[in-house]
Order: sequence, then structure tokens, then C-alpha cells
Amino acid sequence: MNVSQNHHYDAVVLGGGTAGEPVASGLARAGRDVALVECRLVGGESPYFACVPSKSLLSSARRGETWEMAVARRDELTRRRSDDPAVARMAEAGVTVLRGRGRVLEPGRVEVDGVVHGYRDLVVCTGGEPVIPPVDGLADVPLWTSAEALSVPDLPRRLVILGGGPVGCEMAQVYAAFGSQVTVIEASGRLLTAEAPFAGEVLADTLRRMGVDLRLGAALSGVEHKDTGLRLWLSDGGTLDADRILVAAGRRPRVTGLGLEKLGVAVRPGHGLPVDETCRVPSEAGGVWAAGDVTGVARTTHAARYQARVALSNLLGHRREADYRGIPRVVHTTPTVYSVGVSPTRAAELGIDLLTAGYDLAATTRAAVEADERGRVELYADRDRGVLIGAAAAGVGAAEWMGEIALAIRAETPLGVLADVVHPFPTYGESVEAPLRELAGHVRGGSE
Ligand SMILES: Cc1cc2nc3c(=O)[nH]c(=O)nc-3n(C[C@H](O)[C@H](O)[C@H](O)COP(=O)(O)OP(=O)(O)OC[C@H]3O[C@@H](n4cnc5c(N)ncnc54)[C@H](O)[C@@H]3O)c2cc1C
Ligand SMILES: NC(=O)c1ccc[n+]([C@@H]2O[C@H](COP(=O)([O-])OP(=O)(O)OC[C@H]3O[C@@H](n4cnc5c(N)ncnc54)[C@H](O)[C@@H]3O)[C@@H](O)[C@H]2O)c1
Repeated sequence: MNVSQNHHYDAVVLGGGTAGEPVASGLARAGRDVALVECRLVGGESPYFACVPSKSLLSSARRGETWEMAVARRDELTRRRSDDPAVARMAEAGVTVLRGRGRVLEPGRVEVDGVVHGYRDLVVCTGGEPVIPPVDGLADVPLWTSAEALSVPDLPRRLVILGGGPVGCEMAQVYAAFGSQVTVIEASGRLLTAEAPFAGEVLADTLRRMGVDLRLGAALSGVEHKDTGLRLWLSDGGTLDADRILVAAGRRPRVTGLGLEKLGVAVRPGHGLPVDETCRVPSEAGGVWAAGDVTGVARTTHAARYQARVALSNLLGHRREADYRGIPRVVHTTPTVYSVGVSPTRAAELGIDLLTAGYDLAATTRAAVEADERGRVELYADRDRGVLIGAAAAGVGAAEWMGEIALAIRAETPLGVLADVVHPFPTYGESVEAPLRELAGHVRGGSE
């Protein structure tokens, strides 16, 4: 390979997405000489292929727009997938943008499309990528991942979605709302398996009412291209015909092909890069940091931004430790599914004695006023420590009215104080009052 030596930077940031952009601009604004290496679009997945187009389509669906209007609005919001404004932001901050795929050659040297650049600190923000399950015939048929589903103008007549996690559920609601005949295949027995069971049940009920065919507890076992479209075989013996398959079967951190082994970093394909509480990656070479989906810690835009702030602070010499206890996980369907902290499944794995209290939103006056009684909230407390450690809610606008619970978990607010908080009438937010009183009554000193 013909390589030429270039500049020596204070820091090279690999990957210019949600996490990489603010680390690079923050370092540059602090006077550091920084290069941001990006092989696709500066800005990453979120503004062009993930959060923004999916939320735009969900919003259009709620407002009853036509598919053509929805696609036009989505493409306008994603700036037709042009990163010119993001590149201009970087230039303004004083960051050098290096277009191309970066990889480490040896400690202190990265190569980007044949040019070698020196660095003192390396910040890995390479995000994640969809997993394509090893199913017979799947590799031989045209597939969509969420990136295609959120950037092309096609509305398939029969759409099969593989996976009933956050991506599968959001996409099912979008495409069903605009008229596709949608089937979701989910290997586990319920939607949103990582979260409290009631959340997946509320969403399943809503999706079924929209005409979505949910195949829960069935895995895809084979696919074949036929003259009439795609023929799919399921592990339960069933078959399906489809025009398009959207694979939403999970994502993995992008850790391979980056040359990180040359720094003595413990790279495990399919797993996040190990980071300590300062977002530093243990390595033999020192000066290696990571933020965002590549860490596998909390795979959301707000978590990537948080880790970026933590990494930036430490890179600038101000020690800061990340605390992930109060970071929410949201599925932006209608109703919204909101989770924060420890789920009941996770608590069982950790051997925590969990106190649970719940409330159906139907019992609030707000639900009667809105004529929308869907949903429930559940709060989880650690009986021994007497504090909230998790919560889940399925309900309209839940991401807006559950914020106080995230704060309570993060701040370990005493249950007695939480139970004394008054919510405006009539709101869905009132739904947390009864469960908080119940939990406060159960823990020692909680009702003080
Ligand atoms: C369909 C979908 C919907 C989502 N909706 C939401 C939502 O509503 N809210 C939310 O909080 N989160 C959502 N997420 C998750 C969110 O998109 C991610 O958590 C976030 O984008 C992670 O940011 P990141 O910086 O880690 O990675 P990315 O934004 O993916 O950035 C990584 C960048 O690194 C670049 N790169 C990779 N390798 C190299 C290399 N070797 N050299 C140079 N560049 C490289 C990539 O091109 C990419 O631009 C959604 C995800 C999906 C898939
Ligand atoms: N609003 C948000 O914050 C948001 C929205 C979408 C995605 N995301 C992020 O993206 C990540 C990926 O989401 P996802 O939904 O792709 O992944 P996921 O891992 O959460 O869910 C994938 C689902 O696919 C199922 N599955 C896997 N292989 C299968 C097979 N062969 N047959 C049938 N089912 C199969 C799994 O059982 C699982 O339930 C999430 O962890 C989340 O952090 C966030």
C-alpha cells in the first residue's frame, strides 16, 4: 500500500456521529488540534437514517398525513441526507474533517485512505451496525435494514419485519399506519423483551388493532425468492409471503477492522469496547477513549451525547465519572414505551429483592378526558436500600411525564419525599402518585 505521512494531531476522533462530533468540536474549541475521521456522513446515523426520520414518520402517521407528504417531510428534516451543514459546523469549530475509513496502524498513527496521521489521543466513536441473522436464503434476497426503511420512498404492500425490539416496533407502526400489510416475527414470546412484560403487551395490543400480524415465539428459518415475491418459513411451521423483509434483529458495536488490537485493546466482535467510568478504554498504548454505541453501554442518542461530555471533560483534564442509572430508554410509538433504570428481569439477574407497584392509566381523569385509556406505569424499588431503581411506563407522552422518575433514580430521592410530590390535575403524571405512596409504605423509613 502506498501511504504518505501527514499531520500530527493532539487528538483523532474516529467516527463523526452523535458522540464523535461534540468530542471533536469541544476539543477544538479548547484549543486542541483535532481531526475527525468520517467514512460516510458527518452527523452519523441519528439525523439521517435513525432517530430523526423515524420520529418524523411516526409524527406524520399520528397526524394522518399521506405517505407522499410524510416522505417529503422526512426528507426535508434529514436535509436529503446531506451533511454540508454538519461539516460547516466542524469547520467553524476548527476541526479538520478527514473523509474516509480510519484504522490504527500502530500506537500514535492512524491511516485514512492511504494517508497516515499522527495522534496523541484516540477517541473511538464508530457507532454500531445491524446484525443480519444467519437464516437460510436471507443473504440471497434483497433486504432492508432500518437505514433503507427510513430513507427510500417505497411503501411495500406486504412487509415482514424480523425482530420486535425498539426498531421493529417503531417501523411496524409507521408502515402499518401508511397502509402496508405488516407482519412482525419475534423469536421471543413478546415484544420489547428487554423491558417490563406489560410494556410489550400494551404495544402488541395497539399494533394488532392497527392490523399488524404478530408472530411471537417464532423465528425465521428460511427465505426464498419466488416469481410472486418472497416466501418465508417460520420455526413454528408457518409460512408467509412478502414483498420486502426489514431486518431489525439487533445491532452490534462497530469494533472490528479498526486496528485497535495494535493498541492492546481487548476487542471482542459483537461486544462493546470496554470503557471505565471516565470513558477511557484500557489499552497498552494509553490515550484511548470511546463514546456512543461502540461502547455497548446504553445505545441511544442521549446516552452517546452524555458519554461524549464525560469523555471530553476527562480529555481536557477535568475528571468526570459517568453514571448510567437514570438514562431513559424510549420507544417512540403511540403509546410511547418509556423505561429507566433496572427492569424486573435485570433485577432478578442481579438478585435484587424488588418491590413493584403499578397503576393503570385508565384510572386517571386525564385518560377519560382524552378518551385514551391505554397504558400503565410500574415503579421498582430496592427493598433493602429503600430507593427507586427502575420504572417503566406505556402511555401517550410518557417520555415527557416520566422525567421526574429518572431524576429520582439518579438522585436516590427518598421515597417519602417522592410520595409527597403533587402533580397537576388532570394529567397522566398523576399516575405515579399511588404507586409511590404504596412503595413508601413498604420500605423502612419510606413514609417519613
Ligand atoms: C432506526 C433507529 C431509530 C433510533 N431512534 C432513536 C431515538 O429515537 N432516540 C435515541 O436516543 N436513539 C435512537 N436510536 C439510536 C441512535 O441512533 C444511536 O444510539 C446513536 O446514533 C449512536 O451514536 P454514535 O455516535 O455512537 O454512532 P453513529 O451516529 O452511528 O456514528 C458513528 C459514525 O462513525 C462512522 N464510522 C464508523 N467506522 C468508521 C471508521 N473506521 N472510520 C471513519 N468513520 C467511521 C460512521 O460512518 C458513523 O457516521 C435509533 C437507532 C435506530 C437504528
Ligand atoms: N427510541 C430509541 O431510543 C431507539 C429506537 C430504535 C432503536 N434504538 C436502539 O437500537 C438498538 C437496536 O434495536 P433493535 O430493535 O434492532 O434490536 P433489539 O436487540 O432490541 O431487538 C431485536 C429483536 O429481534 C429478535 N430477533 C433476533 N433474531 C431473530 C430471528 N432470527 N427471528 C426472530 N426474531 C429475532 C430478538 O429476539 C429481539 O427481540 C436498541 O438497543 C436501541 O438502543 C433506540
